[in-house]
Amino acid sequence: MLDLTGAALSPETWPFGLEWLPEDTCLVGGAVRDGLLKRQRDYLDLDFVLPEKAVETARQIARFYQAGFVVLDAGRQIARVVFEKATADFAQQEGETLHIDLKRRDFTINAIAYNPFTRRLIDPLDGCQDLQRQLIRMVSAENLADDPLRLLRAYRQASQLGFTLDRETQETLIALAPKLRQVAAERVRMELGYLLNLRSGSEALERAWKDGVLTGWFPHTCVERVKRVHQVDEMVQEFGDRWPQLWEHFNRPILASQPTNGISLAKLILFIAPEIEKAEAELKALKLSRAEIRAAIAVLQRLPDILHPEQMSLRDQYFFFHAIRPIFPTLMLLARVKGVALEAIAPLCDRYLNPHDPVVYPQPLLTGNTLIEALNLPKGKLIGTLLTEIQIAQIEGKVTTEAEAIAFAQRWLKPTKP
Ligand SMILES: Nc1ccn([C@@H]2O[C@H](COP(=O)(O)OP(=O)(O)OP(=O)(O)O)[C@@H](O)[C@H]2O)c(=O)n1
Repeated sequence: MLDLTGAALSPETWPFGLEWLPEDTCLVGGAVRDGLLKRQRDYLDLDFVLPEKAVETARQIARFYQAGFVVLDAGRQIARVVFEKATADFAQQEGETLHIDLKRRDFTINAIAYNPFTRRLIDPLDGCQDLQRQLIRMVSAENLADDPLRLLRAYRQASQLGFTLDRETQETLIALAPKLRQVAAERVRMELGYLLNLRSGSEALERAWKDGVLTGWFPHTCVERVKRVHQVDEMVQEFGDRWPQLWEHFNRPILASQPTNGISLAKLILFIAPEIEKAEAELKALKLSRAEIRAAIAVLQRLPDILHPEQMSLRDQYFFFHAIRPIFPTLMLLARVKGVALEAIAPLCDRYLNPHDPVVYPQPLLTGNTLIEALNLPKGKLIGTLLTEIQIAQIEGKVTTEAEAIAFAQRWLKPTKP
């Protein structure tokens, strides 16, 4: 049974006092939905609808509580107040009444309002019933067509909440599918990012692709590749069971400040074209950061190397790790998805996880300057080549001290001397 005891529905948990809100202000959207479902969220995300003075109210609250303040949309009168542990958006009601506002939203479960003064729900679209039935039901086909990002939101919220798509809604999603291509790339990328990062998101991604919602953005993948997305999760589990330290590596962002991690990158690769040029164009169209595109392309380029790990010499492994260390977890996952045996990859994983492994984390025996001085060499590219050759000799156990390294360099240079 639904009740009003969820955290977001208790004004006592809000970061400001109720007296700041004009009467008739209502909480709406995800906070009401999650409050009714008693979903715990680390960060409170509150959306309020006000009949008037939305921006003014937000400004006053921000000033009093010394919180961050930004006008998100001056025309539609929407402002945001950012507290330490919560964000509150204040929006002018769309249309003459709250009912009209609610009827312009995406899904019935997101179209429930809560009046904190009367402590009552306003639910003209029977969202509570759908919450109980665990159904994602559209408010109307027109609303989905008005903002086609909602198509992708349907799959994401179904996956996040463990809900089912209502049949008529799914038919509408299929009918409107091509419209997702018209949505701004930044919005699609953000929503797609949620799905790629969600543990339960693989099934929804597969469903969305089969329903045609993602085909506009990823026209070159195929059903066989998309079907493998959920295998990535299985492989994460398999690797994690054997090497518990790998969990952290899989979940670590590929680049600081970017949400893409080893797992979501592996899933993304299964959606983009296998050909480098086409893949790059797709990722650019989605406006991924340059660093993310570089990482994805490096995975595509290096994947063939890892398909026969038993054929990699120490020298190959050195160059391999040198080039791909940050994307190694993704390559491992995709190698397994492509059928490479776990035992064949195991030696590479052991190396990767050993911080003292000389192949993955080489510790040079000497610097370029030492080499220049000892052998009286000119600065230039040759020094880099020599350092690499010394490094490989060290990995192969041929040199273990600085003196041996210098002697090795001397021998290496000899055949090239007249
Ligand atoms: N494209 C969108 C985005 C949002 N909304 C409405 O605005 C509310 C708040 O949006 P947002 O905070 O983006 O999403 P939530 O539903 O709150 O949930 P989540 O944080 O999981 O995205 C939604 O519940 C929904 O009523 C909508 O109708 N169409």
